[in-house]
Amino acid sequence: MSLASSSSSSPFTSSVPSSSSHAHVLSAYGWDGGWEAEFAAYADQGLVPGRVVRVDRGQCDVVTADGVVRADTAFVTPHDPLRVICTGDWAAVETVGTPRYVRAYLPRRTAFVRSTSSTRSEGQILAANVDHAIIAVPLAVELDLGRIERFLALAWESGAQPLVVLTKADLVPDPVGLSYLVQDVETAAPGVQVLPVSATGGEGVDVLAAVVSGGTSVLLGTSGAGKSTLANALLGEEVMAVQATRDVDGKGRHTTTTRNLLVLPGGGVLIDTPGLRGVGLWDAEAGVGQVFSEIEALAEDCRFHDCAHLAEPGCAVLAAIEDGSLPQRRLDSYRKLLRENQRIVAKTDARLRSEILKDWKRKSAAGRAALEAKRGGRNR
Ligand SMILES: Nc1nc2c(ncn2[C@@H]2O[C@H](COP(=O)(O)OP(=O)(O)OP(=O)(O)O)[C@@H](O)[C@H]2O)c(=O)[nH]1
Ligand SMILES: [Zn+2]
Repeated sequence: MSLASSSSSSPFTSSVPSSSSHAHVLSAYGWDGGWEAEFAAYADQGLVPGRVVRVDRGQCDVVTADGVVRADTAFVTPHDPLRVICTGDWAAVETVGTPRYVRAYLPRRTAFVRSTSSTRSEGQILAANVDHAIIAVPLAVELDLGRIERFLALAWESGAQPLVVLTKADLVPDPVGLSYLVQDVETAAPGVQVLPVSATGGEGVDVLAAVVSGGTSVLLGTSGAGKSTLANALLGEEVMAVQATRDVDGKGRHTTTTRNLLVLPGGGVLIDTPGLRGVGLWDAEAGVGQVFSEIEALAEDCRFHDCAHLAEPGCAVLAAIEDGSLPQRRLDSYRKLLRENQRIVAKTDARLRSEILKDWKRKSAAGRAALEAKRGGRNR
């Protein structure tokens, strides 16, 4: 693997003002001119920038130019779970105090959100500022295109660029057979690179390392898809192995020194937080639309604006199925994911409705009290 990390030794580094030393140290973590500009107001307040590498129990670890700082998250833990600080955020941290506080974090470029449970729908923020969502799909078992489409919807919804990695490619030694598998996945993933990789044989790992070197990545995929093995291949060491000792009673997790955000030797950052790997859909209608972009493009040509592509005359989607250019499976999968998403949104709305109702009851109770006070005043 060729390393690109020596590129920072420019002849200008010695003459730059000291404030830019932050940029120099933090660039490995993804700090760039855009973040620097957004941070200016916080710098004026004497705060320093840092990237959040993990969050737990009211505190977080933040990598700053001076190393990892343990900081209190009280100011960045609002009631809205989507606005709670998370791994990958760029934080504005105090330079003094015990504890030191994170005062704010920069607006997120992208965000991974999942639903917390099947019965009560509430978004939970999992990772911020992710550029590449690597979806690991094992070639050891039969391809499940519907599952790939679901991961893709989630990835698109986050704002990150998805990439499908077909893992364990060494298990498909026949190149023709492999190319058919790649083609199958490509039909389910318009606009997405599909890359066969073998962590054991090394094929494709260089290409993957080059892709992820330009930003922050996450690994998604079902259990056993080969994510840890892939992460190790990218890291070039057994960093993830410590996480293999699973914590059954929930007590041992914090004894490991594993961080959730790691700088890759070939450039780029890998975020690997518990819970992120096999996430479920959460209000990802736009993401679903992107996964099925060819269907949405066809629908533009349907005679009726609100065509449901069931039996309407002049339906361009049904015509494409008829002439074989659109697989029926794609349309079925599109419908299934839209339905699933609508159920989740409906549950969220129910929660919002009950919140609104509570608020309204409180207000009307206050209104009644005010009214009664007035009446009382008049009667007196
Ligand atoms: N033949 C082959 N086997 C692989 C490859 N990559 C991973 N495996 C095997 O696949 C199994 C699962 O790999 P892991 O990396 O643990 O999968 P994971 O996605 O991290 O699984 P979880 O931690 O449960 O989410 C292991 O037995 C690996 O040895 C590969 O490139 N080729
Ligand atoms: Zn139609």
